[in-house]
Amino acid sequence: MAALVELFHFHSSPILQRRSHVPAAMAGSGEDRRRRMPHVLTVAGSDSGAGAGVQADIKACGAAGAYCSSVVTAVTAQNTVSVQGVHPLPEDSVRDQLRSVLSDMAVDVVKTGMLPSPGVIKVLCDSLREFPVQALVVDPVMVSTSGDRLTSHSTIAGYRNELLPMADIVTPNLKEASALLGGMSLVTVADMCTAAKEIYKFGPRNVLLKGGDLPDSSDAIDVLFDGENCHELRGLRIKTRNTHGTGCTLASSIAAELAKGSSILQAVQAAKSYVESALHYSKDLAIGHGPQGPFDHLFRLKAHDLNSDRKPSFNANDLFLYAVTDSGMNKRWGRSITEAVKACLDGGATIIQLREKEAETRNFVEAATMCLEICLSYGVPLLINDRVDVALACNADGVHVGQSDMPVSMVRKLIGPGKIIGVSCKTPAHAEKAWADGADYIGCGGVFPTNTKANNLTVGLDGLKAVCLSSKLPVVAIGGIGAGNARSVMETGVPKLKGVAVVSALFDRECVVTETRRLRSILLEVAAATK
Ligand SMILES: Cc1ncc(COP(=O)(O)OP(=O)(O)O)c(N)n1
Ligand SMILES: Cc1ncsc1CCOP(=O)(O)O
Repeated sequence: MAALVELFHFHSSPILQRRSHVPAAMAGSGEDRRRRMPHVLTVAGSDSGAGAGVQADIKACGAAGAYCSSVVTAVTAQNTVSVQGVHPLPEDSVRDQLRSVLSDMAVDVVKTGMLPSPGVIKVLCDSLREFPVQALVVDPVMVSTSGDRLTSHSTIAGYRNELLPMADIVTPNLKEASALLGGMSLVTVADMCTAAKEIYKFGPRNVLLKGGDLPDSSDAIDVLFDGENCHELRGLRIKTRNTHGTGCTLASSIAAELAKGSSILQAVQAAKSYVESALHYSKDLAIGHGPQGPFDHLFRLKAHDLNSDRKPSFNANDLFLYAVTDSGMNKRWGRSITEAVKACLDGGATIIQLREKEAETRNFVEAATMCLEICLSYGVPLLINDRVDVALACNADGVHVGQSDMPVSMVRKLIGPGKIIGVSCKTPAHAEKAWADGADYIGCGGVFPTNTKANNLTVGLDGLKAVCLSSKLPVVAIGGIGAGNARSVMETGVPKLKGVAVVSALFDRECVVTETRRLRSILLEVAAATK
């Protein structure tokens, strides 16, 4: 398993590597041109209340744009009050289901939930040895969030001795970590790091220890130990009773992100952000009469009516190296828009925005249509600055607007729920509104002084940090950024900061490919050093 999952090990950044080759969804032999979908197989228990277990896993993967097949290990009777019954399936049935899916359906990532006996753990490990997959995510379901114990001592031993050595990441909560470690008491973040290191010794390549139950903490603090560093990942603590299934959902979302090509850290951050948004969106949801309700995994599908939709397949990691065009600059260097776009894609740009302030509408639409074709062939999204009409006309992937452009809620009504909306923000208040209005990401700047945009207030690194720390959306930094200072921007290390957006550093230069490559390698260096 270890060799097979090398792609997902912590030091690599597969999504960025894949982007420059074939888009994941189109990968396949020359003969088979059918579209592939990232595929997660969940091996877990059924939850009759559908807040957790297999049902949660399928919804979480669907929300992330991944296909989710399922092997049911047990049928539980549970609702928002408690778990009333657990009925394990025979090991032969689990083995048959595993064989059916793994032998046929090109699974990328296996995610485990409730494994009711050591026998089922053994069946699973044998199946994974027979049908290897790219990554294994283990959510060691032992104690439900409501406190009910779901597993025996011999099963815990099965986790320790058989399954964890094959896992790429294991995601215990405090009680599960304590159970794995024979009752160790976990009270502080320092205890969590110690426990994560101990669990790492059982063999998983990464340990995400979830501190949601940590006493006396206003934030939700998780720690991620990768064998070298113990990263503290802070999130918002959402006040709600609707938290049933949070653990299953987080692990499935991590699995889906891995299946899409993210690194472990990227996958964990994207999954945490998704769960946080789902909890926030569902905080007043009324399902059931018990103390712990489910939340709405698919909130993004219906958010259009409620002004807070997100593009289901928008990947925040695309903001890594954001190229924003400028017709004046490209003209000066004798390049067309399409040549400029092709060059920055060759250099490894991960998202493109056409910001053509002087273009006549007809020329703009024609150029945008050609650029979209090119971007499609690289699997890179193309956005249009300000001009919703141009974005609609050429069916671009989205629109970027500023504070004095068309309001985000109106843009959303016009372009629909499936498109990306970026919005420029200089303050935490802007960031909060961008999220509430249904934007997908924030462009924050000017971080440094720039000649590209007149009369633009510079917010500095401190302003950028303030926006990132308050933002629920991913952020890209913009303004005066280039090879000389991109490192200082990304080394701020603020969690929501996903990349840099640049104009002159790429397009006011003689060779766009060279400059894009240079900037990309700096960004990759920082990403590797901060993992
Ligand atoms: C990624 C990104 N961030 C910010 C901006 C600035 O947009 P806006 O405030 O609309 O200003 P103009 O680009 O219209 O001058 C951007 N374009 N892209
Ligand atoms: C469009 C925009 N918005 C804020 S700063 C800026 C200009 C960025 O251009 P450059 O990367 O050349 O500084």
